[in-house]
Order: sequence, then structure tokens, then C-alpha cells
Amino acid sequence: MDAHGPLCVGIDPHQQLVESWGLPYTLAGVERFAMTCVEAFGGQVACVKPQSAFFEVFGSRGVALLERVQSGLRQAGTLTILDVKRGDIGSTMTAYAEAFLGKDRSDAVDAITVSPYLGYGSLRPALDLAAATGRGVFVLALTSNPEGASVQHARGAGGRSVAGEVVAGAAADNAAARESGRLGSVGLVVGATVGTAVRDLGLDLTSMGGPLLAPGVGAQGGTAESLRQVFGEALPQVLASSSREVLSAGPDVPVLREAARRTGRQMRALVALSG
Ligand SMILES: O=C(O)c1cc(=O)[nH]c(=O)n1[C@@H]1O[C@H](COP(=O)(O)O)[C@@H](O)[C@H]1O
Repeated sequence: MDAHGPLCVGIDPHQQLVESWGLPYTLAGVERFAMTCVEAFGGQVACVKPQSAFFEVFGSRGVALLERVQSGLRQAGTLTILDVKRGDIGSTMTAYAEAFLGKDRSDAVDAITVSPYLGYGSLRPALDLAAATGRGVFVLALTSNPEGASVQHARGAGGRSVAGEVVAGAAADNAAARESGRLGSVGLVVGATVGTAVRDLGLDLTSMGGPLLAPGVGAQGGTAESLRQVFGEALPQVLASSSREVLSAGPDVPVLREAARRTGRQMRALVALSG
């Protein structure tokens, strides 16, 4: 984030986008799309986030392609967040954690997205394995889609919102890192489109002590101004995430790369202004 600006570019090869690059929506077309992204973004941005769904849709050959994308980014020295949004009971979560974060996985990613709606504590195997292997997780807290609020703003018996429970869980897990002045390995997903929800729900994102992945920049309407409104003082922890808006600059590699760099510079300027 310091070197390139706090931007994560998503690799989301969905049909219209692939076709808008003049490519067929086939495994070969998606491979060309994704490897062009690796060439354009590797070494140029803070982080890249492949969306697993767009690879899984092609079955095992799509998953093999996803692994090649991950290894291409690793060779370029670029951090990856695999967007898989896993979440299950503890025993199953242990297997998911090993599948994506295990130390013997040659294709392991730097972080994954996880879903806390079976209870924050059900994520324990992934939280612990990420910490043990020097990786991270991003836990959904306030998602960018309008339907998220009906679950995430709901309050439990103690009066705390579901999102508040997630923030409290992450803060506890990041406590040791926070005391030593580092960001912890448990990040949160808070959409760039959630308006005043952080304030309305009384969430303390600054003391949470981990990175904040903010999807929804660009195609879903999130802007630098909305990031300022959503995050306020927590802005220095924010890793803004954009997929379609940057990707629509393709397929020309220099143009695509410049679109990512430009958005990265905008995000850096936003944080500098807020400081
Ligand atoms: O975890 C995510 O990245 C995520 C969480 C969320 O709340 N909203 C959200 O849009 N995302 C993902 O971020 C990407 C957004 O893509 P664009 O809207 O094209 O920038 C998609 O891959 C979504 O699955």
C-alpha cells in the first residue's frame, strides 16, 4: 500500500467484460483475459484479488487456470487476496483453511475472504492458520450490496449489531499486533457504498487494528468521496478495491496498467489529504 497506493485490483472475468475485450467467453478467452491482467498488474499495484467464482464456472480447468494466475502474481511479487467468501462449521472450516492457507500449499494465496454468518468463532481454524502461516483473512462486516444491511445491521440481545460482533471479534484477534504497532492478520470487508453505516452502528474501525478491504469502488458507485464518508479516520487502513472499472480499460496492457496506476494514485492522494 505504501509503495503503490492503497488499491487492490479485482480480476473478475465475467462474460460481458471478456467479450468487450473482443475475446470469446470460453476457457481460452478467460485465460487470455486473466493472463493479460497478470501481465498488466503484476508488480504495479498493492494487491490483486481474483474472484474465484469466475474461474470455478469453468470447472476443474477453470480452477487450474486460477492457480496459474495466482502463481504468476506471486512470481511478480504481488500480494493476492483470493475472493472465495468461505464460512462453515469448525470441522469443515479447518479443511477450507488448509485448502487455501495451508503452509504446504504451493499455490497458497496471501489472504482469502471469509463469511462470518455461521458465527465469527466458526472461522477460528482460518483465523489461526492465517496467523500461523503469515497470511490474512478478510471477514465480511458491511458488504457493498444493498441486501447486506438486513443481516449486518440487525442487533442481537445485547444490543450489538451483527457487524459490531464481527468488528469486536477482529479487534480481539488483532490485539497483539496492534500493541506492537502493526496491522493484524484479520482484515474486514467494508464496502465503499455503505454510506453512514459505520457511524450509525457505532463501529470503531480504527481500533480494530487490521486492514479494511473496501470493494464497490467504480462500477457499484463508490468514489473517493464516498470512501472518505464511510471511513473517516480509519482511511489509512483502507485498501480500496475495484474490478470492472479498471478492467474496462483493457485489453491493451499499457492502458490497463495506467488505469490501475491512476486509480492507485487517486487512493493515495485521498489518504494523504485525510492525514
Ligand atoms: O469480498 C469482496 O471483495 C466483495 C465484498 C462486497 O461486499 N462486495 C463486493 O462487490 N465484493 C467483490 O468485489 C468485486 C466487485 O467488483 P466491481 O463491482 O466490478 O468492482 C466482486 O468480485 C465482488 O464479489
